[in-house]
Amino acid sequence: MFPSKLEQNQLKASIASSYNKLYGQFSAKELQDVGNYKLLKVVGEGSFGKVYLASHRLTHQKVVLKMGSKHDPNVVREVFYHRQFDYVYITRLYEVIVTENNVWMALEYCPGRELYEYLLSKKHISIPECARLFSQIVGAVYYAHSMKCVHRDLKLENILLDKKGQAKLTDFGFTRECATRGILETVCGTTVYMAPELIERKPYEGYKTDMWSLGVILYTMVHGTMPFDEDDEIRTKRRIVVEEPAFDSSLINADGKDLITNLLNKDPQQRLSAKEVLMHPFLHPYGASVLEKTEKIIKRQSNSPKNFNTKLERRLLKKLKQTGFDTQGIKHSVNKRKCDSLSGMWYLLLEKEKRSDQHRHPKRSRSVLSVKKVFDASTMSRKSTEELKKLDPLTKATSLKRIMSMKSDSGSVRQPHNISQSMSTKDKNESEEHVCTGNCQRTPKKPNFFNKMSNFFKNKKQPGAALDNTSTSPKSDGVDKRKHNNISYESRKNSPQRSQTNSGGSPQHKNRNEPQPFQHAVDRVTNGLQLKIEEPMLKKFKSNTSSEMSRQTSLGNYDSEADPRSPPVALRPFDEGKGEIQRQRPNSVLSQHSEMSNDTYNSEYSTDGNLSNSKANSSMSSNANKSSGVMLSPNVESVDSSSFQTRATRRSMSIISSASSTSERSSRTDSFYEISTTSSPKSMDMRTMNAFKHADTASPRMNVGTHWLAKRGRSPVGRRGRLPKRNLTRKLLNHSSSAAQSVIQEEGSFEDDEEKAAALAVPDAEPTLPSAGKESAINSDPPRPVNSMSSPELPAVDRRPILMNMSLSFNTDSNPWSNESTESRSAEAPAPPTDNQDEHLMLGIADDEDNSLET
Ligand SMILES: Nc1ncnc2c1ncn2[C@@H]1O[C@H](COP(=O)(O)OP(=O)(O)OP(=O)(O)O)[C@@H](O)[C@H]1O
Repeated sequence: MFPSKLEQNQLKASIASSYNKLYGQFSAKELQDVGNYKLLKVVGEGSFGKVYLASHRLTHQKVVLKMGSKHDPNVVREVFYHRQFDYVYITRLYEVIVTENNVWMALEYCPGRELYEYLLSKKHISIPECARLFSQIVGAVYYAHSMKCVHRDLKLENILLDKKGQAKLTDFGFTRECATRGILETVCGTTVYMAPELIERKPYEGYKTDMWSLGVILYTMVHGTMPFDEDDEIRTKRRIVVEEPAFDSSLINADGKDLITNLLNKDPQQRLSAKEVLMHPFLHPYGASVLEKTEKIIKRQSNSPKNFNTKLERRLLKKLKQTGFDTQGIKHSVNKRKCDSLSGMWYLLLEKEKRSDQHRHPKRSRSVLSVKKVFDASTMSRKSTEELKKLDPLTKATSLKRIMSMKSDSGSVRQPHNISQSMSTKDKNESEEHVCTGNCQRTPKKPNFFNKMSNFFKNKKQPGAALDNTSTSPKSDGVDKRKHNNISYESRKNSPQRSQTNSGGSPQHKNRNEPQPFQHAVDRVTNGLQLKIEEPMLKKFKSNTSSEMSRQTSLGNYDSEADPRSPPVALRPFDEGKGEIQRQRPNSVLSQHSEMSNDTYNSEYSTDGNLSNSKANSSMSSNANKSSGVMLSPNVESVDSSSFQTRATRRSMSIISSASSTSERSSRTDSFYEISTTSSPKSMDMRTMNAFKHADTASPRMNVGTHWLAKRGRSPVGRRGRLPKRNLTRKLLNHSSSAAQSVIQEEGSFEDDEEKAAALAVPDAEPTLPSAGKESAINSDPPRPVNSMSSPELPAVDRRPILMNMSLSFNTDSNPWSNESTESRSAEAPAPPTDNQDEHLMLGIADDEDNSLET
């Protein structure tokens, strides 16, 4: 029987509606999904394109999806190195998805955003917090260095804060290995963070330049201003090369000065190593703790591949197997660090499991640890409270970490401020009732546990007797307890009852056959606990100001649910002082105008007509490398405390003027890109890109063969589409110049002087702009999110890093995967295009990849 007319119409309408819906999805301009990830909103914008907050469809875990052009060698470099790193203070790269034109990186989401922005909101960071954050940053650098990799673009913008307020190093676009070549020549980084030897274009040791950048970071964190930063690029460079940093004694202590001075040493050989920095007293107690943890991680990872033998991992594997997953495939992906959909899912699930485990068993894990520590303590050599107090600070720190361990697999030492943030009012009230008063904000439950233990044994000893530490029990008499709570820890620890208990010499103890060692152990641990946790908090209270409190609040808001787009306080203009200075991002504009006078660097950037100016204003420094040609004034300006004021004023002026010159200052044209015929250190578990080749679209697929060779490299428009024309022109000048061709060549391998001279020749030819069609084609590539949010008003100052290659020829010798001679490589290389150096770069990378496939 035929449906009625009405029914037919309804059916038609329903089909049409479904059809239209599907069609709408297909034709939507805005991208909604990438691989297994659902795009939620835009959280940032990098050089490559937008950065999205996304949700993993299977696990509902939040990640950040960062897009890059598949034809950008820096993207390959970033993926290549980033996926090697598995470290708590480095953002995790879960997955890499390769589409027709783009590479998507699924990264650990850091809702705290950049350290740079955090610093803006704070104006400067207190010393204890600096020590904590900086230790984590140095830990990340130490880890990377231990893998024979240098970052080469360390800066505040490349350090993100996760939801716990921990620092995470990111952006490995300029990273390279140093296993095959210790001395590098490629100039790269961001000017204000660049070491003098880079400014002077001397061959440099990558590790040492990283250490310099760390010095700049620390200085800036403490002072809220950069050590060497002028509106004028040339002056900035001159200051980097000849001036010493000026310290504000009201903001930094002697240890801090010492550390920064050692990092900002003009002589690279005199700079501290990452390990030495972690051991520096300024970073106490955080540095030692990070060092210990990092060394454990390095040791563990240097062993064979991950063997999935933690309880959590085994449980997760079992669950996955029961659900029908190919667990062997997962293991393989993880061990090979493929960063495909399987390993991405694995890490996201593992994190989820960890979190729910912590929620399920928070008390048990603490208690188990506590009991263990108590029993361990009973076997410790007996020390009085006073002896414990006199312990070496390092020992204290270690004990602190051990005793206060909240989670056996916690990624980091818990920090007082974090804990205080996460404490509920109830917790805080409870903690006031404990022995350690308000300073003991770590775990209110923990002292309870110890005190209960202590009281239990005391009750056993003295049935019915009043507890000597009444105040320690939350259940004790209210009036006395209040009184006790008002007594400072100092007076409490010196109270007769306490010392009697601690001494273990009480007659009651002597007269009873009680397990005295255990009792002592309990008291020792309890007292040790108080002493150890008090230290950072006292420091904290000392330095607490209203801004400190606001910092805590802001850090406490690092919540994945919080809207990461809401601009932090920092983004509002500061009214006065150093805040204004920081309102601008560290100036990373590469204005290599005239100071790079006689070389490629200069010639490619001398389009602004500043050449004569700077030549007039500067003369060669006596110690400047002749070939580098950095123009330095012999009369170095003396830096004194007043320079802060001067700088602030200058900065203010520049900020006022920045509105008009922002786009110029934010020139993204000022970059060079090197090829890196990087070869992996043999000690590293380097994987070939081959792994990607066989993956399906859901899994990463990195077809490095023909694509790299056939397609154009990074377009200046793609990466710098929003630049004013002038800058674009400058960039294109570089690309079109004959000298630009030299830029693509591998560092450190000038064959002879003639070749070098040829490379440094000033190009005469004017460039041609790309056609509008080309621009629009490139610009139309990046997808838009469904609910794309407008970016907050970020300080519009350039922070683009620079990467420039100084040398000329491919040096295939540096590549252990290569069987070709330099000559044959050169012969095979196609004639370089005239307007885009990136094609050369691609070729370089393609060579690399081919080599890697050969292996
Ligand atoms: N893991 C992350 N979590 C949260 N936000 C992120 C994350 N990664 C990047 N972002 C945001 O995206 C912005 C751009 O990212 P990023 O700096 O890595 O891009 P980029 O292309 O490498 O930029 P550049 O080359 O200029 O340094 C950052 O400023 C940050 O706000």
